[in-house]
Amino acid sequence: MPEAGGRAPESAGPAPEAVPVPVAPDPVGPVPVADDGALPLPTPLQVLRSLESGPKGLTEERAEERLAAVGPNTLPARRTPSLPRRMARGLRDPFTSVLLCLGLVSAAVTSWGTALVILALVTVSCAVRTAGEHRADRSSAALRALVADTATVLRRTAEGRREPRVREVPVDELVPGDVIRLGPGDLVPADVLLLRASGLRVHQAPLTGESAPVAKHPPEDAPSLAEPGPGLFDRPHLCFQGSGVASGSGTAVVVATGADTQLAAGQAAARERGIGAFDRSVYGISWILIRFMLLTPPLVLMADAAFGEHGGGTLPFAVAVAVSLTPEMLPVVVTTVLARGGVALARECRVIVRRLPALHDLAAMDVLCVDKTGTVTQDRPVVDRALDAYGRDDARVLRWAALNAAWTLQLAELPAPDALDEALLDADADPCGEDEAYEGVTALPFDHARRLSTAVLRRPGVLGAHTLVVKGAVENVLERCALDEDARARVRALAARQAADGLRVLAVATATRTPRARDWTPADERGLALTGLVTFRDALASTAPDALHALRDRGIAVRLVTGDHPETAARAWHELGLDPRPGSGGLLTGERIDALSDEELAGAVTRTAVFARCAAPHKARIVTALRAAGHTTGFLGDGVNDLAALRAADVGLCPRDAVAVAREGADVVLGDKDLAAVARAVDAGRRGGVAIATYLRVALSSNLGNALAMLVAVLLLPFVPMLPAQVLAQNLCFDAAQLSFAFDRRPRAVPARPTALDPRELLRFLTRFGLLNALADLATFAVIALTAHSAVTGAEPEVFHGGWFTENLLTQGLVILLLRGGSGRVRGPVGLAAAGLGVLGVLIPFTPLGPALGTAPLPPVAYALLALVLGLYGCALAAARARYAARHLGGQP
Ligand SMILES: Nc1ncnc2c1ncn2[C@@H]1O[C@H](COP(=O)(O)OP(=O)(O)OP(=O)(O)O)[C@@H](O)[C@H]1O
Ligand SMILES: [Mg+2]
Repeated sequence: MPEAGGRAPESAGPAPEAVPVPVAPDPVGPVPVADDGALPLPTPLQVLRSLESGPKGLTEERAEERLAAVGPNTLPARRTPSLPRRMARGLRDPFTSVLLCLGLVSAAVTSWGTALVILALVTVSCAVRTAGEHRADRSSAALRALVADTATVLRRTAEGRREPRVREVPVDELVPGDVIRLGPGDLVPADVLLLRASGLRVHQAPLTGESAPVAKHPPEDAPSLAEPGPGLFDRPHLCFQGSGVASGSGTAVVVATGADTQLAAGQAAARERGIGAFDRSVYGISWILIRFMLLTPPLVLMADAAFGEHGGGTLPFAVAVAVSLTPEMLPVVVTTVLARGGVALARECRVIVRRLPALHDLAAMDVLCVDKTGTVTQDRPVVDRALDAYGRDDARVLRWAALNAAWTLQLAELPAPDALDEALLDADADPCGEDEAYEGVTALPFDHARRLSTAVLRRPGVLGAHTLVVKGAVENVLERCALDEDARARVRALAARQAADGLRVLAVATATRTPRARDWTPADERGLALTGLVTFRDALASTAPDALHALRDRGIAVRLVTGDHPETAARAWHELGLDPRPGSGGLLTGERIDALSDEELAGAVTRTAVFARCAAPHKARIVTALRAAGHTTGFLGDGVNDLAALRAADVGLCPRDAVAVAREGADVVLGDKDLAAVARAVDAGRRGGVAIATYLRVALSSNLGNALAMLVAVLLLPFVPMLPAQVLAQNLCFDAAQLSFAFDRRPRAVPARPTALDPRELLRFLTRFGLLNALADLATFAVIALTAHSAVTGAEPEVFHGGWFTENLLTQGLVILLLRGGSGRVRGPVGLAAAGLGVLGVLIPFTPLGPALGTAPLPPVAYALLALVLGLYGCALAAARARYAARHLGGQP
């Protein structure tokens, strides 16, 4: 045992980038894992010993004690922030900042009332939003348990027992000293030191931002440990929490958990995904509005200076106008709508939305790419036949394939066999039985890029010969076989015929080699002799055809993107009953995609329905090309080879039993195997989208109308057209009423086509309806002028204020009712809000609050005329709305 290199880190001095000293309770000392490179480092065995563990893991009791001592393996960053911190975070959105600036301006000109109201607005919006987020967080925490991750760990039941049990434990229960197994698609659950590995490559993107997977292997000997790479994350023998296994497998000892991992230490700031389509459009709209707001006060002041002198009251008024333009409830409505959508989806369809804005992207999605295996198929393949190179049944082919599966599983210490290997083992229960007594030497497990797996075997007693058994995708095996062109073509045609029947096909080949001292590598997989083909049946998931049709009916085009044989893919597509070939593109293979430039691919993807023999980079390129072609693209996949595409898509979806890295990378996790949930999630997204768009339309068009009318009034009147207190009181009423959209009962009709928040469309809408709103205000001015028995200029300011206040609240009620969209009677919160506004608008001028706001009631006849104006306005609004919907919204509600 090479002990000599062992040094405790205390004596090595503080290392600049050392793995933080774990965590193991006394008497376990600090774990010497790395140092500054000048001193030799400990061997894995020493590390195991210092953690009071061994190659066979901890005992259950020891693990339990240690868990109690060091605490669960959870990231502190995942803990929910405190209430004050949340409130403070709420202040960071642009509207709140602008409001606060306006508040400061008001305070500076000692307009205390305005400043106070602004403060109230900010507090209310922050509080409602924080409460909404809190509720959403609580329910999603409960849901996260549904998709909680587990790790494969080796534990012994008692000190005396030698053989460990391999079992799955929740990731939070891992402790330093645990020996774990890593397989393709696993998330590395803690910081670990590798003891053994085979073909292991991990994605460290969450830690280093580097997208290509890096090779990891255990320190073969002490000197290699003493040669640290340039950075901690470059060390080949350490894997870090948050990375994902791209291929291969490994066995490792946990050295740091919970707050002691590099991820938690913040040395690797977890990289967030860039902002999505939804955030971009909300930000776009926000900035347009903020420019409006900032322009308003100078405009009002200029108009005032040029045309009228209203004395010192103008600046507070100008500030109040700017405040009234702000849709300050936008962040609240967005958060609440999305959170409610997410909670409802989880409850009703068991769909977990991990990133709430993804709901909007789901609503906007017009293309969904799905991978085949495990998504549209059941992923329970069963061996159908084993054929020799001429197509005759040959049981030996199955035996070789099963030997390969059994030994790769065992030698590579994979946590579990993949579906094809499992089918082979089921079909040939005892491949290592008496008559075929082979022993495993080493294995090169399957990886998606090679599409092969290899086991190196030997016969006990037979010296001087090792047998390579290779199985994998037909093309990949054939290109490594020593065959003439005719034979190759014949086997390819045989495989294509099998695939065209909807079967999955693997080729099996062998080679005899002389034993050797150095490692076997993929470069040795050549000059093989073809043994034959094994075919598998993997039935379509029964719900898949209906679910995909439901998506097509919602205006979402479906694309099949798979690693499988082109004929198998084409057959699956056919069985799904979707349009055989949209456009002329037909089917594209990964090889053809490689030959296309990005521009050519963007053209080709829109015409192609089925993509076959796609590796992970192809899948990601297809998604990127679809997005470049202007499609909001979703990707539904479950494998480690789908991760890049899940991340590249606007919205990534995966089934619940997807591999851990896919679940981590996806925005939406389907709780059940049923694909129909996707359509339901799309509907929920679209409903939420309608609610948010409605809020924006209502709030912005009436705010804009009011601001326009105020500008005109400043020009016409010798007095300030509205006291700041009135502007703000009115604004508070609007805000409260508009909040009801967040709680709106569902509009009955869900949009039949993809919907997205489009800033340009919104701008068009709000200029039209804003102008209409301003017209109603001007008509009201005329009514007041006529009925107050003097020219407008001679009207009592209080009567004018009162009349306009009443009209404003009533028109707002009308706008809420008529622009709400959707069919069905208005009931529930929206109806109540509209009615409430009307009542307040009419009554307040009569109450003691009236004089406080500078308002007084109108003469009775004015109310009759006002009713007329409102009736006309309502008709015009309904007509304009219907016309607009027909023209610009494609008849959508
Ligand atoms: N365990 C395995 N051993 C050998 N070859 C395999 C194994 N699993 C898959 N293959 C081969 O590799 C090919 C590609 O597999 P990959 O996992 O990349 O895609 P897939 O799972 O077939 O398709 P999808 O993308 O729809 O999930 C398979 O079609 C099969 O021929
Ligand atoms: Mg797959």
